[in-house]
Amino acid sequence: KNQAQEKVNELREILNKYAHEYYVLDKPSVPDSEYDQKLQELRKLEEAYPELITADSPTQRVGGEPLEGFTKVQHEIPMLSLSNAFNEQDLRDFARRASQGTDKPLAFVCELKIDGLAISLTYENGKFVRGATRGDGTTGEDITSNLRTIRSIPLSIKEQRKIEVRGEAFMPHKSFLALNEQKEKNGEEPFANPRNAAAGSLRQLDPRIAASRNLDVFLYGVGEWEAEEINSHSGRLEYMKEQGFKTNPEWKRCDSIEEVLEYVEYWTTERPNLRYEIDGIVIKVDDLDIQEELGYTAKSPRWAIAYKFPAEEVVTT
Ligand SMILES: Cc1ccc2cc(C(N)=O)cc(O)c2n1
Repeated sequence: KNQAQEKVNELREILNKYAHEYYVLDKPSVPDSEYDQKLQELRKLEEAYPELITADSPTQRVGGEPLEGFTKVQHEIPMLSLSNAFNEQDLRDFARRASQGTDKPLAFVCELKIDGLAISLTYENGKFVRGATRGDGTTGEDITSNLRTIRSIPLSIKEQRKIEVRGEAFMPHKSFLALNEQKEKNGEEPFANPRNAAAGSLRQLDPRIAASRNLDVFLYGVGEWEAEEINSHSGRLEYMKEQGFKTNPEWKRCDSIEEVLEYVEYWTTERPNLRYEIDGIVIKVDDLDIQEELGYTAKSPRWAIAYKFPAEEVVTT
């Protein structure tokens, strides 16, 4: 039996490494067949020794019975929405206001604004214990069983202190087109856009449906966290990546608003080549102490802004 425990631990470690390479880094080091073969081996061992099964085993992604409903979740730290900018002048005004709010030198972080569903993931003792929707910012819904099915969300991390990370769940273009093709074939109403498709998939009570929708995530922030030794947004992005979370690789630290405008310019033309939907660029003051100095308006941070791309003219064929 101890031999089975050792083999199970060894298989889980290898499978978690393969899954991280494939789903998080997009750089598999082995063919799918190798992963499938090891996963089958682990399933057989867990079948023979059910007492060895743990919630964070790679075999436990798609849970049991469908839920009766979703329970409510209170966000200790509100999940705020961002105020919008629509043009260069709005961005220059944002940068000016921010520089007037501090006497420290300002740096920004630019990120692609993923067009999906905002989510919150909580880990305790290194285990994924709860996932929730943003909801109205203070009250969301517990969708843990659906989020467990997203392979790029790790079921365990190294950090043992309680940590809550936040990000966007989304449906890549390819999955969206395939899903709508399937819906049209079944004579069902197709989803209007990938954001609705992701939200609709995560609102399913049966995790097997969410599991079939090929959803993905990019994490971009930290909510509650027992440790607070990092004092920049860019440092947090690097920390999250190191913990095995999927962060969007296109983020960039900018030392001036000119650099921010160049980043916005670049992605305005580059956007159609992305394999997922973005609806803008998020710009944040990088230094957390300056974020603290700048504070919040009634509904959004003064240290962040969302530049929104002009709505694409709908080509009616
Ligand atoms: C504070 C905040 C709120 C919403 C956000 C939304 C996104 C996004 N949709 O990618 C990225 C961020 O860094 C965000 N940051």
